[in-house]
Amino acid sequence: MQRLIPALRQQHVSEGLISVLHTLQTASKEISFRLHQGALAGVLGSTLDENIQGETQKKLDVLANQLLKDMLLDCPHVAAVASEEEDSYVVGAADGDYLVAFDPLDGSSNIDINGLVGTIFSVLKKPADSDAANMFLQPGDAQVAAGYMLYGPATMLVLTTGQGVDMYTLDQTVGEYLQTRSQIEIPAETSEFAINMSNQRHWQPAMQRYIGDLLAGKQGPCEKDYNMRWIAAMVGDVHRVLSRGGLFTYPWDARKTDKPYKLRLLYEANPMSFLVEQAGGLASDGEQRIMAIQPHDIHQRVGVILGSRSEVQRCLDYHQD
Ligand SMILES: O=P(O)(O)OC[C@H]1O[C@](O)(COP(=O)(O)O)[C@@H](O)[C@@H]1O
Ligand SMILES: [Mg+2]
Ligand SMILES: [Mg+2]
Repeated sequence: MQRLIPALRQQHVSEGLISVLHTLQTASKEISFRLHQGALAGVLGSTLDENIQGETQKKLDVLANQLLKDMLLDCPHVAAVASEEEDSYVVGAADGDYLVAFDPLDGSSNIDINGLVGTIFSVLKKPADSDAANMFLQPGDAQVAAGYMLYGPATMLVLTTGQGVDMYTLDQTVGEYLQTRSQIEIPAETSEFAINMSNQRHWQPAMQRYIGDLLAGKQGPCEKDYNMRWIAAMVGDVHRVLSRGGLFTYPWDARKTDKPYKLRLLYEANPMSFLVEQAGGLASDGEQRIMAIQPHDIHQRVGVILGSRSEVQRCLDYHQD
């Protein structure tokens, strides 16, 4: 089984980018170790603080954020980092070529129940002509690498550098990520979907109609029975979609007019969209490809519909009507 760094060299990934990815995987091993120690490491529970988005921070959100930030800012190739848990981006090496945006711990509500969580990351090139204020405001199409680490029963790294999607599993005995699946392809058809059904009454009519038709099963217009899954961690739901197909969505919600979406463009939607498109799937906000969106704020949120090509297209057709 191939190790991560030799696999990247074989794909002719630049040494600078390899160094950034190496730093990310090193930090993830430490996060994985702390998570697997659970209550023994004294890292469960909440802090008394809120992040910039008004969400209560878990101790592990803060710890994972600090680890990733410190290690990335130590890497000579990283010009700046932006994190879901930081108010604004943080500048690193003056000569660095790369920008890293990350969600240090995705699925925070699963931490205290020993459920699935992960780290999601997106790597961009530092624009040559950009002033410091808008470095990170690049569309997802500009990403040079993206992926996530999933801290499940096995710790996994799922990565794209724009040459397909490969999956690595952390071999705890030697502390190395080994390639366990390569060139992932999401099946175009599926009969599995993921959505937080408890919010149904707050969705837009198009999403109400679409999910209503899925629930109608064989007797409905889709003429098949569907299965539903919800892990409450995007990283876990997207991992299932990449592994065996499916549709994942976190749609518009009428309750908070100033914050109608939950997922973040830079830290969650863009990197997951890069992976999904590289694996032959679709990723849309309901109107356009997520990766075509020009961001205006680093903490911007967005609607997400992604996964198996035919099923995402079916959902988008409802939005066109
Ligand atoms: O609480 P809900 O509605 O199930 O939301 C779950 C969603 O929230 C998130 O956990 C948000 O991410 P964070 O845990 O990084 O804030 C997603 O991963 C997940 O899809
Ligand atoms: Mg998240
Ligand atoms: Mg998070």
